Amino acid sequence: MRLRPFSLALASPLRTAREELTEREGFLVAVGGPKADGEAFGDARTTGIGEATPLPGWTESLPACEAALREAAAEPTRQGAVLADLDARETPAARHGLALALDDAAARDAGRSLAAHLAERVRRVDRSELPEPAGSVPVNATVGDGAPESTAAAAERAVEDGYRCLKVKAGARTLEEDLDRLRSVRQAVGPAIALRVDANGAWNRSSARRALDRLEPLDPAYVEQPLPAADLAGTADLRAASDVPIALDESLAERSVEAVLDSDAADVLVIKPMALGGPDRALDAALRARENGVDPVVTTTIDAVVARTAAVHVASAVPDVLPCGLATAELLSSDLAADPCAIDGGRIEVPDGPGLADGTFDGLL
Ligand SMILES: O=C(O)CCC(=O)c1ccccc1C(=O)O
Ligand SMILES: [Mg+2]
Repeated sequence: MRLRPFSLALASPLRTAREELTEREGFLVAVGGPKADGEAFGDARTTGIGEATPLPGWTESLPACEAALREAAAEPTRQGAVLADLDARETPAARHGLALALDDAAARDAGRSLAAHLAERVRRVDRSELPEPAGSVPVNATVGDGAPESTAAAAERAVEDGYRCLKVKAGARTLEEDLDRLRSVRQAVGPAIALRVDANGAWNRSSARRALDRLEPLDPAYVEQPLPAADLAGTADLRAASDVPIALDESLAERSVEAVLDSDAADVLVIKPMALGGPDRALDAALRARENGVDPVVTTTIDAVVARTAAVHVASAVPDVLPCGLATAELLSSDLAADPCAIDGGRIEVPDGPGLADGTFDGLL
């Protein structure tokens, strides 16, 4: 197993109610196959590439991720056993990095795409009904916080580019200001475009109630994380009191998938493979949500190309998935490699070669 640290700047800061995201740092992970000097770097026959890009609030810190990966890398072989030692709740990004590398290698070994490999494992273990992965997945455009004019302009550009679903950040301003922004967006794009609003946990029980009442005339497809991550009871009450659908995101980093589903607080679960500890765990969570009548939406954590491509594979394995938050490549100012997933007409293409993208990332480390 080998590691390569990386750091990528965002093209422009992504402002949310929580923070201003300006750069993404993480590690590429390689397992198996021959190194340049001929020595094997793991026990897999085929090379596999993964990525661990932590984001505090959803995952462990960068130092905690690095420590977990370096400990795993100190064991030269038997990476499957090492994977079991990486705790998906303590160090989800580190586990994501190694789990993805191992599944990329296994999928390439079997001559099928990562999506087909993940789906096949689900079928084998417990769900025989899962159909073949889709060849493309609908996506939403991600629009950060900004003034009403710039928010509406970004929304309009996205619609011109073919997006039919927009996700707009809110909660960083007063409710009146956010309503101004979102009204401008609705007016700019018309009634046929799905509009999601992500508050990133900014409101409290009474301000969230007011926000949902005032947002309802703008016909939002859902409001994401209206209340702090741990307040599942408050969110369940809010959901019962409003016709606006509710999505939960940060709550899944704070509580288990079962606890969130049991709380009846969500119409939609936002499935971030990096936060859930790997593509395998993300697909499992998405299918469990579906079984419970909750719609999964798969998104990145603004990752580099390797993890982003993995999230596209996960989404494609979810039958008839809603638009997903996977169109985040353009938020980065540069990337580690060319993007294998073209976006056209509001859909992202799923690479159909073996593994993640037929070995196109092998040269990266
Ligand atoms: O869902 C999307 O459109 C993209 C992903 C996204 O918004 C996001 C990216 C990084 C960190 C947090 C979030 C979020 O959904 O809150
Ligand atoms: Mg969110």
